[in-house]
Amino acid sequence: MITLRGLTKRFGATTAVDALTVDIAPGRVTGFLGPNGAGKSTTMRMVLGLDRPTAGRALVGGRAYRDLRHPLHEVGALLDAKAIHPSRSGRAHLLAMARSNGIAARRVDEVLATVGLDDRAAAKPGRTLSLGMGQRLGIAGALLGDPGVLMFDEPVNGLDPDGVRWVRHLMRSLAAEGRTVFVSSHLMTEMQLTADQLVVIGRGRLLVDAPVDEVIAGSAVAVRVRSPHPDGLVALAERLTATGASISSAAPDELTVTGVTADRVGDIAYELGVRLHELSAHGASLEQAFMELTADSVEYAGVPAGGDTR
Ligand SMILES: Nc1ncnc2c1ncn2[C@@H]1O[C@H](COP(=O)(O)OP(=O)(O)OP(=O)(O)O)[C@@H](O)[C@H]1O
Repeated sequence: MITLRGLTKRFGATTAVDALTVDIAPGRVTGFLGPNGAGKSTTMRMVLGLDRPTAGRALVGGRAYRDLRHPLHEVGALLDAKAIHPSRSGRAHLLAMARSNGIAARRVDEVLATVGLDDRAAAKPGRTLSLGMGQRLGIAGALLGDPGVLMFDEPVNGLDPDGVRWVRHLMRSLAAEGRTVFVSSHLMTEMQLTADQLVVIGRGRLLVDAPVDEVIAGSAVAVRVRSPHPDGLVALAERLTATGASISSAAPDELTVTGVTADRVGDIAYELGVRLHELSAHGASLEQAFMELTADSVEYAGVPAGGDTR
C-alpha cells in the first residue's frame, strides 16, 4: 500500500504536487496519469525519499521511506532507465545493489532471467545499452529485493511492441501476486489494457481516483458526421450547438459531435434536409476520457492539426 496524505511539493513559485491524498492499494495495477509537468515523477520521487515534501506525507506500508528497515525489500522502483554507470555492466550494477542490501548473488540471475536479459546483454557496459535494455535492467533492479510495492515511471518508453506486451503481462502478474503496482505512462491505450485503477492528476492536483472502466464510461461518446454539403453541415452545427452539443471539425465535410446521441443528430439533419454520407457513434476510450479530464490542466495545449473548433 502507498499512502499519500496532503502531499505537497513546491519548487520556488511552482507547486509541482498540490495536497495529494490518495491510497494506492495492493493486488491491482494503478495507472498514474497526467499531462506533462503534472507532478507524477515528483510524487514518485517523494515516495522514495528522493525529494522531501514541502507538506504532507508519502508512506509505504504505513512508514516513510527513510524509516524502512530494508527499503529494497519493501519498495522497488524504476524511475530513470539511464541510472547506471556508463562503464559498469548491467550484471555488475545489479550485483552491487544486491551486495549493499544483503541480497544473494543468485537473485541477480533470477531477475535478469525474469526481464529477459541474457548473459551477453547483462555484460554490456551501461553506455552501450539501448533505452529498451535500460528499461529491462531498471525493472530487474526494482524486482531485486522481491518487494511488495513497485513503482514504474514510464516503463514502456523505448520498448518495441513485444516489449510493451511483456511489461503489461509483468505488471499484471505482479499485481496478481498481491503486490502494489503503481505505474505512470503516456500511452493511454496501453494503460487501458494494463491498469485496474487510475489516479489522474493535473497541475499537481488529484482529478480522478477510480476504476479504469468507470473513467472510460464517464467520457462522452462522439458522433461523427460527414456530408457532401459544407453549408448544410454549418447549419447542422449551429442547430446542434443550440441544443447544448459540443462540436469540433477536422475538415469542411466533417463534424465530431459530443453531448447528443447519433439518433438525435440524424433526426436534426433530416429536419434540416442535410444529406449525410456518414453518421457514426464512436465508443468512449481512455484517450478521450483523459483529454476531457485534463483539458483545464495542460500546460501547453497544442492546436489540433487542421482543427477548427467551433
Ligand atoms: N528539481 C526541480 N526544480 C524545479 N522545478 C521542478 C523540479 N522537478 C520538477 N519540477 C517542476 O515540477 C513540475 C512537475 O514535474 P514532474 O516532472 O513531476 O511532472 P511529470 O508529471 O512527471 O511530467 P512528465 O510527464 O513530463 O514527466 C513541473 O512544472 C516541473 O518543471
